[in-house]
Amino acid sequence: MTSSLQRGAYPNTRLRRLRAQDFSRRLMREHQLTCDDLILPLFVIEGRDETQRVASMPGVERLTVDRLAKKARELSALGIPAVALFPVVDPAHKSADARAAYDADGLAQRAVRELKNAVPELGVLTDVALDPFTSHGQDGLMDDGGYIVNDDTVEVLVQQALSHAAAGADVVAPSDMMDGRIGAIRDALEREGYVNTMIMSYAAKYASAYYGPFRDAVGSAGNLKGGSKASYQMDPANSDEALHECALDLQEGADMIMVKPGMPYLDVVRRVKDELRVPTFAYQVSGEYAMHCAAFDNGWLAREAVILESLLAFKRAGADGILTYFAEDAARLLQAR
Ligand SMILES: NCc1[nH]cc(CCC(=O)O)c1CC(=O)O
Ligand SMILES: [Mg+2]
Repeated sequence: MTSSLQRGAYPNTRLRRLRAQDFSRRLMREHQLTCDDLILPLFVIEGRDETQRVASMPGVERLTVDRLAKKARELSALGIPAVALFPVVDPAHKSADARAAYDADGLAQRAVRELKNAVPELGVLTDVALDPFTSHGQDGLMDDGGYIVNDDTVEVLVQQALSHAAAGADVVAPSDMMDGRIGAIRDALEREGYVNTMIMSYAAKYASAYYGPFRDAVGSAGNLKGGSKASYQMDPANSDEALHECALDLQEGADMIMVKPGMPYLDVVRRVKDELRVPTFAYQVSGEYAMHCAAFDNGWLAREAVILESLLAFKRAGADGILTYFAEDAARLLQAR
């Protein structure tokens, strides 16, 4: 057989032939974005019957626990498989030892129970990290010198993950970047009988400036006071290291791995998928959401088309799914097609 390359190019090969009609464009399409790819991050607040806006994330709302059931039914009807929960913790419940993180009756734990009770088939992921619970806004415990200590933090993360599993979380998602926490959490889950609780590891999580609006949304920006997370989150200059991180977390028992942020790190998603061939997720983070919205609101970018194009890029890079604040918009657009 003669390949098109051997036969030479134009005019034998006209790539535009395949693009001339909609039917052939559809047949040639290599990647598809579907509702099955979407995970919606949800912010929960204390109180009753209340919804709050997030200034730096237009369209994103923080909900009280009693409003989650209705939300869950809407998301499920839209075909969204899962949500990722983030509690906005009252400053009075923050402490140096982050003990509120594993309170069986904490906000996250109550939110999980409410969601699983309302719509059992909607998957619930929880964030395992201490930043909403520490008085300083760092993801772990701090020593006198301001260093985030690894092993003591891991012990608290294990308690937190167990409390989420006990509340009914389907997936615990450690986003803290301590070394060894996946293995410790996996051992504890096995020991306590939560053998089917999944772990999605934020394995390649970068010390990124794109998390700013999220820190506003959960109210940790003020505590952090410009403090850096560079002693545990990855250096944006590295990608070999991302493979090392992901390989370790898989060895320790992660079921799925995540790369975060998303669009600026699609090269990392591709490398991880190519080299490790495991379920790989990416997080289109708050800063990516905010900058898209700013352009939409100024009329500089076409909202609907750009939302779908931005998410399709993740599929092309090899992601199996995407955590995105656009999940509901995208699901509506995909359903309407
Ligand atoms: N453990 C904290 C956490 N979990 C998810 C995000 C960011 C999500 C986003 O920006 O959308 C962060 C912020 C951080 O690491 O400072
Ligand atoms: Mg690691």
